[in-house]
Amino acid sequence: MEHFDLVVIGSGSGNSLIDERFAGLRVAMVERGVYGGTCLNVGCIPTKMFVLPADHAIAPEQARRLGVDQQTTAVHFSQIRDRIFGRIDPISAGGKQWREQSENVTVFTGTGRFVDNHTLEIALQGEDEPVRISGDRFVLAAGSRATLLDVPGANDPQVAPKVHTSDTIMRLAALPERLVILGGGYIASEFAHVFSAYGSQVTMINRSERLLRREDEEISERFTKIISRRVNLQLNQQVVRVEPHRGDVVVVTQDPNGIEYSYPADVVLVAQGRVPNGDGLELERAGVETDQQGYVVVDEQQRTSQAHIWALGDVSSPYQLKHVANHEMRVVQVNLLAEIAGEQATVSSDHRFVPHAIFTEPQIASVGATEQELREAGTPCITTVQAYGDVAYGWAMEDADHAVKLISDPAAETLLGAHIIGPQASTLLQPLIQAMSFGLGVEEMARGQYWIHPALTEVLENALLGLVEQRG
Ligand SMILES: Cc1cc2nc3c(=O)[nH]c(=O)nc-3n(C[C@H](O)[C@H](O)[C@H](O)COP(=O)(O)OP(=O)(O)OC[C@H]3O[C@@H](n4cnc5c(N)ncnc54)[C@H](O)[C@@H]3O)c2cc1C
Ligand SMILES: NC(=O)c1ccc[n+]([C@@H]2O[C@H](COP(=O)([O-])OP(=O)(O)OC[C@H]3O[C@@H](n4cnc5c(N)ncnc54)[C@H](O)[C@@H]3O)[C@@H](O)[C@H]2O)c1
Repeated sequence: MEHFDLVVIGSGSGNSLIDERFAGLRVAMVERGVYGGTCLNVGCIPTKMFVLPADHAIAPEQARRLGVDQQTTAVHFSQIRDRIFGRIDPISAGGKQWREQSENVTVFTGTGRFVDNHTLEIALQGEDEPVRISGDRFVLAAGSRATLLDVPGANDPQVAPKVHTSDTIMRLAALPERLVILGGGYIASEFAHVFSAYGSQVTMINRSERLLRREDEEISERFTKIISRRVNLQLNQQVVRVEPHRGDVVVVTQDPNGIEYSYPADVVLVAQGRVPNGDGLELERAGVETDQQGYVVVDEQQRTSQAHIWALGDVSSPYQLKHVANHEMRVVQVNLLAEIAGEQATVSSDHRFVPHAIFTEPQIASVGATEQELREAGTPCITTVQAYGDVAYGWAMEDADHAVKLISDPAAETLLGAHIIGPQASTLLQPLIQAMSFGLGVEEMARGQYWIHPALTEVLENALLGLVEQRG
């Protein structure tokens, strides 16, 4: 049995872990799917490359408000798709090739599962017999996978090929005429924008009364209203079955009164969350604990219940975000190197202010607590909602929909949460993340620097001043 100093399972953020500092060690990289993981191949990167053309496609609607008539005459779906994957696929293939050529790393293409806490069995692709390897240390970076549709009819051979997840929807042969999206979270919201902008008739089916329910209510309510202008939005409906019908799929739903509705589709996108991949690793045989939702349990230093096994990213992190996976990867990297050098692991992950952005239209970005979370926890707070339309750049935009919501303690000393819906939300949020991360006070941030006039960032300045004015 081949022995390694380090075995890494998963080539997403796990691949970035192995840098030149590991050159003196024998490392195994085990990957069953496309090299480079979710973000590169089927996640953040291609989705955002689909979003930007969508933003351009709907630009005429926004221009019309400003007195400019322009027209989107065509969206070339297959060209966009081929351009995106023509760029991404070679990066993945090149990354794998580069790893395979490295002297100290052996790439195993196959599915790994534990035999015991130092032994991994790998079902190699294209081989009848699995191999076993042993390791002194392991890093679990096995990510998460899309939840599949689990209703009657989903496995019908006429239906199944038309039901997609985010893994496959971006590689469709042609733009669907009618797309039904199941779910109301990140993926549903981003693809609703993309496909409706490209010209598909999009129906979104959500089981509750608001989309993006984990966002602050102010944001979630605004988004639900705004997107309903562009898609056929069906709220408070649960999918009960899917059926074939003359070459199409019909999604059948039920409302809380038991009334059934039917939505015909060429393509169905299931976007109902992602589950961690720990279950496929037979972690119980290695003595690695998981929680009730299946996430690998880690301590602050990313160590699992087995001292020599570490975990990072979606397999252990309910945030399910790439910047979190990368942050945790750097923590594991430093701690591993310290231990290998005979020193103590000392670095902890910092999950105090984890931001996220949803690249739908309008963009949404958020960091810290929502108002509901604070109220439920009984934490006193004050809030302010600053409309884009009330600052000079917002006048130029003739903006009516978008806003920044800030939350602080009652004395307006510290920001507790920041939530933005509107153009450039993901960029506008960054100074607020910085303020929270480095403990910059609300008034100090508002008054202690110049704000470029009349830039859109004045919406942040005014929001901060809104808190200062209200302080008790
Ligand atoms: C459509 C979509 C859009 C997204 N957009 C964003 C975004 O804009 N911003 C953001 O921050 N995040 C985004 N995310 C989330 C982000 O992609 C993930 O949080 C991140 O990629 C997780 O990285 P990871 O290294 O933990 O796992 P992954 O990148 O998923 O890597 C895990 C790897 O492990 C492999 N693996 C699993 N089990 C085994 C096994 N038993 N044996 C061998 N190999 C195995 C898998 O094949 C996979 O390649 C998006 C996700 C999706 C699906
Ligand atoms: N921009 C980004 O950062 C980005 C983009 C895409 C995905 N992601 C990551 O990927 C993860 C997965 O995305 P997602 O949109 O699939 O998950 P999500 O958790 O954001 O949303 C899941 C949606 O499915 C619904 N749902 C869940 N189970 C259901 C059921 N049984 N019946 C009906 N509805 C159900 C939920 O109510 C919710 O609306 C996200 O949580 C996020 O962390 C991030």
